[in-house]
Order: sequence, then C-alpha cells, then structure tokens
Amino acid sequence: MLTDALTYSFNKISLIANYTDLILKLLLLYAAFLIIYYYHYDQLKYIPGPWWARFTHLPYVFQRILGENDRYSSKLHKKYGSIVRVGPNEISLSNTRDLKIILSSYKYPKSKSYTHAEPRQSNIFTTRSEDFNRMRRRQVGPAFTKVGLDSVEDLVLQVGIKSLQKKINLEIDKGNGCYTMNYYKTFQNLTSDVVAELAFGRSFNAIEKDGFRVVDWVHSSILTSSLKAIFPFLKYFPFVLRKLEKDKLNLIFYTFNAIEKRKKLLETGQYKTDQIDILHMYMTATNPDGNKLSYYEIISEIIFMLIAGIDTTSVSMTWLFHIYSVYPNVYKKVVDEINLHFPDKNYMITYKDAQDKLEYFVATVYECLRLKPPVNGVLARDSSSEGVQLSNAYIPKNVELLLYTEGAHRNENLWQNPEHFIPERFMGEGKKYIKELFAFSSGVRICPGRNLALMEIFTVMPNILRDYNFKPLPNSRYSPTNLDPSRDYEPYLLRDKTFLTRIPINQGEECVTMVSHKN
Ligand code: HEM
Repeated sequence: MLTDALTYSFNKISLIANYTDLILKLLLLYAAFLIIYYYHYDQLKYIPGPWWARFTHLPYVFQRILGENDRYSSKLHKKYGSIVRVGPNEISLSNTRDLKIILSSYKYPKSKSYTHAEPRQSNIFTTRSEDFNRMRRRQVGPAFTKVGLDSVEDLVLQVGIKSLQKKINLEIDKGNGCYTMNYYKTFQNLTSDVVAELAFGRSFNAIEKDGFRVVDWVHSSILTSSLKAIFPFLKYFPFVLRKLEKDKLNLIFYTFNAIEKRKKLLETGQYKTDQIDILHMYMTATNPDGNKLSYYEIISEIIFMLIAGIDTTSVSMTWLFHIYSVYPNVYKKVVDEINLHFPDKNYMITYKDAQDKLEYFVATVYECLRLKPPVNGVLARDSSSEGVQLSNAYIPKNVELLLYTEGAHRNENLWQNPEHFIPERFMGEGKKYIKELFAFSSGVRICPGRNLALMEIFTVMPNILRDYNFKPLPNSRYSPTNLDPSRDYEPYLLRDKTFLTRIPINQGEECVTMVSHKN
C-alpha cells in the first residue's frame, strides 16, 4: 500500500518536473527567438528607449491609464532624446520639426486607437480617412469661420460671460460681499452652456444650476472612449462599462431630441438662418451622394463636438486663472491693461476688442497654452505605408507615432527658460511663435474649434478680471513664494492628470478663489 502511494507520488512529481522542464525549455526558446529577432530583424532597434520597449508597450500604457503620460514622457525624452521607443511598434516624438512633418499632411493618418474610441459611426475626429475628414470639415467649417463666429458672438456672450456675471453677482449678494468660487467647475459649466447652445440649439443652463446631468453624460462618454482606445477588447464586454454606456445612451437620446426640435424649426421656417451654428451646418449639409446626413451621422458629430468643446476650453481657462494666482505681477499687468483700455464697467469687452487692444493679456493666453497644453498625450499618428524620414532617424512603415506636444513646447532651441511663464515671448515680433504651438495641434487636422475657444476665453477673462477682485484662499499651498525645484524654482503649479485633457487632480479643494466686487 505504502509502496503504491510512493510510486504514485513519484510518478506525479516526475510528470510535473517534466512539464516544468518543458515549459522552461519553451520559455528559453522563446527568449532566444526574441533576442535573435530583435538583433537581426527589429526595424526599430536603432531607436533609443528603455529595454522593455523592445518587447512590450505595457509600462507606457500603464502610465497613460494612471493619467501620468506627460510626466513619464518627459522623463523618457530627457533621458533618450527627442525620438524614444516606447513599445515594439510605438515611438514617442517631441521635436517641433518632426511633429510638424507628421501633422502637416494626410499622409500620416491618425492611428487605429482613434477608431476604437469612436461610437457607432466615424466622425470628423475619429476618422482616418482623408476624404471623409475633408468632407466633414467642409460641412461644419462655416460655423467656425469669421462670418460664422460673428453670427453667434452675441449668443456666446449671452450664455457665457453675461450669465457668469449674473451668477457671480447673485452669489456675492448671498455671501454678504464674498463668493467662494470653484473656478474649475464654473468654467466647465460655462463652456458646456456655450457648446450646448451651438450644438443643440439650447443652453444647458449649467452656470445657473451649478451643473447639468448632460455634462456628466459627456464625461462618461469621454471615459468610455478613452478606455476603449486603450483596451479595444472592451467593446466585446459591454457589461464592464454598463453605467458609462447607459450615460452614453442618454446622451444619444438627448441629441436625437435636439435634432428633432431643430428639424421642426427649419421645416416651419422659424429658425433664424442668419445664425450659423454647428447643428445647423450638419443638418443642412449633404454627403457626396446628395443625401442629407443620417441621424446617426449627425449624432456622432454633435456628441464629439461636446467632447471636444467643453473640457478643452474650460481647462484652458482654469490653468490661466491658476497661473495668474501664482504670478501676481503678471496678474497685475493684465488687469492694468484691461482697466486702461476698458475702464467702463458697463461696456462688454468683445472678442475683437481683446484681440485689438489687449496684447499682453492675449500673450498670457498663448503662454499658458504653451506651458500647460490642455489636450495632451492623445495625438497619435501612423508612419504610413511608406515610412517617414524625421530629423535624425528614419521610421519604417506602419509604426505608431505618439506626438508628445508638451515636449515640443519645452524645446530649448525655440523657448528660452521653458519652465518660466514669460508672456512677452508672444508679443510684438514674438507673435510669429504662436504657430510653433501645438495646443490646437497643427496642419491638416488642426482643431477647427480653436477660434470659438479663443472667443470664449477672450470674452470671459477680461470682463471678469476687470469687474471683480479674486483672491486665493489664505491656506492655499500654491503661492508665488512656494517654489518647485523641478520647475527651475518657479512657483508650484496644480498637480494634474491627463485623460484627453489635463485636469487638476484636486480641483474640488484647490481651484477655489474668493470673489468680491471691485470698489
Ligand atoms: C482651448 C480649447 C481647445 C483645445 C486646446 C483643442 C485642442 C485640440 C487638439 C489638440 C486637437 C487635435 C487632436 C488630435 O489630433 O488627436 C483638436 C481637434 C479637434 N477639435 Fe479642438 N480644442 C479646443 C476647443 C475646441 C472646440 C471649442 C471645438 C468645437 C466645439 C473643437 C473641435 C475639435 C474638432 C472637431 C477636432 C477634430 C479635428 C480633426 O480631426 O480634423 N475643439 N482640438
């Protein structure tokens, strides 16, 4: 009996040993194959980068999931230079000239990760097709031209700065002369109202109501799209994202209703056609087959406009506001300039006024877009079926190129003391450097909404800075004297994470200011 048991155990152990031996041998064989492959056939072996990048992109993807893409890419580029391998088939680029080469033509299409993020239907943003993108840009283009924007400026002022002023006045009265305002949330509500007005034909009234459920649905859509772009397999497991998908469905129904409403206005001749807004352009456009856009097509475009237009612009304003709080000299100069040109508090400063008269203020906006580009870590392109010659390396065909725009914004050949906040770089002759920025991307897929975003920023900021006093909370950890060694001893800036846009981590507590009337 004992002998049988021993023999049985011995046989089991030797079987396991045999299997382990086999697995080890297979692993060794695989390792040998990888080494031979990467030494002899790997086309990217000349590109510098961490050792793991030859075998996997997981450490890089992991940092993206954590929202740490910027800091991580910065470290890699500091160590390895402007072209860094971050995966077997992925390269990160940070050189201004290289970024321009890639972005200048349709030859290097958006990478496949964009299509994983798309809803049911391709849209202006997710498409990899040149023809499709050109078509959509043509169809919606008039809404973003000067004529289009002029036609909606009154509306933008109404739902933007005017309703913000109303809200602030009300809250100051309620608070006996002082309103503790979360500016991150406030700007987000404001940009939601503006984009909703142009894309749905009605404001969400988020400023008045301190938020609106549709804005939460938009955020769920952003999260779903980002997760699907990073983990494409998630589309086969919809239950994992059930709550987020439900929000997305709500958003789709909401958009559907907005289209129906506009359709009725158009059919009954009640729509003011002198107003060229985003919804109008898509509803009246035709595809090359002569047919109007389907409901699915319009919904896909409109939802993307919300995604593209809300957080991008509000995050830009948040950073600008924060920068003013830690650079009081800059803040004072901006306010002095505004008071000099527009002393009358009853006068509403317009987009054109700001462009024509507020050179220093405008320069602070661009310097902020340089230092803290609001959209980061998502510009991914394909090296095409031919490959591409970059400044100091040839990249073979079908490699994913990750464009690290913040790195280009810190290129010391172009920007002296890149960590310092120096608006003067964009003044006078320096205006020509605006085109070296990638905050709105560059080239053929440049952001078509950039002038709308600037219209919002250029009307909201000067008017509120002229009319109110803003003071940081007394216990704020961000101040002109709290200096960050990693920023060349410039003031600490809000800690952020990048998920499509660069969001301050502790916006609830840290993006807070005390507002009061100016005497
Ligand atoms: C300060 C605010 C904004 C910033 C920083 C910004 C930035 C960007 C960037 C970097 C891209 C390129 C993304 C890529 O290639 O992966 C982009 C594309 C786009 N943006 Fe904006 N954006 C802003 C506001 C807006 C607004 C207000 C709208 C419209 C309501 C808008 C609509 C779009 C569209 C439709 C695209 C896709 C263009 C294409 O692929 O052809 N953006 N934006």
